[in-house]
Amino acid sequence: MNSQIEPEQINDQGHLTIGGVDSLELAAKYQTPLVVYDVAAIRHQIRAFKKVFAKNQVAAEVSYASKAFSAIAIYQVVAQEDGHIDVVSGGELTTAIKAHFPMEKVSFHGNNKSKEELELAVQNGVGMIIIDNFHEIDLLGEVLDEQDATATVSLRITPGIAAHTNEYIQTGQVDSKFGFDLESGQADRALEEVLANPRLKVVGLHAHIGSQIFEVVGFEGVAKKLVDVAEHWHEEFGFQTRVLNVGGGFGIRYVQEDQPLPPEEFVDAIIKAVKKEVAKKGLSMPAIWIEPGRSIVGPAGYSLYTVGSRKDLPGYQPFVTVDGGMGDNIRPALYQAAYETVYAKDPRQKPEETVRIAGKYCESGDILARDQALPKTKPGDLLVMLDTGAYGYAMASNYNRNPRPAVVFVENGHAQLVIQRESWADTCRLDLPLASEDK
Ligand SMILES: Cc1ncc(COP(=O)(O)O)c(C=O)c1O
Ligand SMILES: N[C@@H](CCCC[NH3+])C(=O)O
Repeated sequence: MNSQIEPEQINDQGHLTIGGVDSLELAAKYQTPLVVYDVAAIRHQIRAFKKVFAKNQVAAEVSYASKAFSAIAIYQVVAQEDGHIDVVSGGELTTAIKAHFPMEKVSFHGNNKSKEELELAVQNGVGMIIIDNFHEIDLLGEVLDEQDATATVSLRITPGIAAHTNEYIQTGQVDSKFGFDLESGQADRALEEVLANPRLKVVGLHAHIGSQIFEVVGFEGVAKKLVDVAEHWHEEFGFQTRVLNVGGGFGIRYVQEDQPLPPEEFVDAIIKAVKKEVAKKGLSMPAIWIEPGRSIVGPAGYSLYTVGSRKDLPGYQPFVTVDGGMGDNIRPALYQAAYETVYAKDPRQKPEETVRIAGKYCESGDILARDQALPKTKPGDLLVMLDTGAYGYAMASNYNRNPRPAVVFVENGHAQLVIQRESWADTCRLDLPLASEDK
């Protein structure tokens, strides 16, 4: 059986269960393709992060990076767990507002926030705006003048650390599009500009080196770099860094070969690195904020697909085609991301063949997974792809005018629809026909 499945996830009928609910029942009730989250796993990970900070007696916040999966229901869960969130667009912020998420616990990110987005953030009293660039300093200044308001801000710096991960998901290297560069003096200039505006209450520093990272060394490096900057800003500008935000990026296991550290160990290493550097420099200890996305929702998510057609060609791995694909999970096509799949009716059944799981989109690259060892499936069988909770539904599209799937939260044996399935009609709901020519 797939080693990511716990024995207690198999019920008396031998079926895969998620959060205590039979996956076949979920598919029958909500149809496929379907995204299912085990809410207990989400809560468990947020609590585990918080516990590491508590154990180390450090002031901290766990800010869920909601680009990994944004929905009213996930913001409600994070609020119940007393967590923070980060948002990166007016859409994510609006979703959080609709969830009645406490706005003082929201950080607003983005490398090109529009004036309208900044207005929305200021009007709603967003707790932290993470300033990314000089244009934003001016734009936010304008918005604050117009609204006669102030904002708590941090500055995002580019730490010059290239994380060991896919280059498309690196963000901390020197030529990253995000944040203020250190070496050229941009970051110092940004701090001076921010300090000169009494409407901007600057409290800290932010850096994020990338995503799906397996080693602590990059995080230790970023912790050291941020404390170096804090020391320099203290000496040069008398600025006291109160919040040191090291971003997210803790890697998860998608396939057997992935061997990440438990997410909490990354955090433990970060705390130790910050403490050591702060003590060495005689600075006062800042609060440490982290922004994990993938590690909170990734392993909690499952994609349910129904098998349809298949194609066999001698000498090639067969294609088993499912009713979803790159429209509900672009990651395999975009990053060659790998996943594991199980046969829901009997995850313990011995594999009989190794197949490619193809999606239904008109793209040769729409292969959800390769080298999947499975029993011989037939049309109508249910396959469940594991660990799809991060950047799956969040990056979903209507390509080929396929509707996006429904999303269900499952907890304590109870399932609840949290995002409705789109219909075919929904895929053209924003279209307007050409004005009649014979008017
Ligand atoms: C600024 C920032 N914070 C947090 C995250 C979350 O990263 P992850 O989902 O890998 O934890 C990202 C995404 O890479 C990010 O850009
Ligand atoms: N979307 C990426 C992660 C990038 C996160 C944004 N900074 C992924 O699926 O791995």
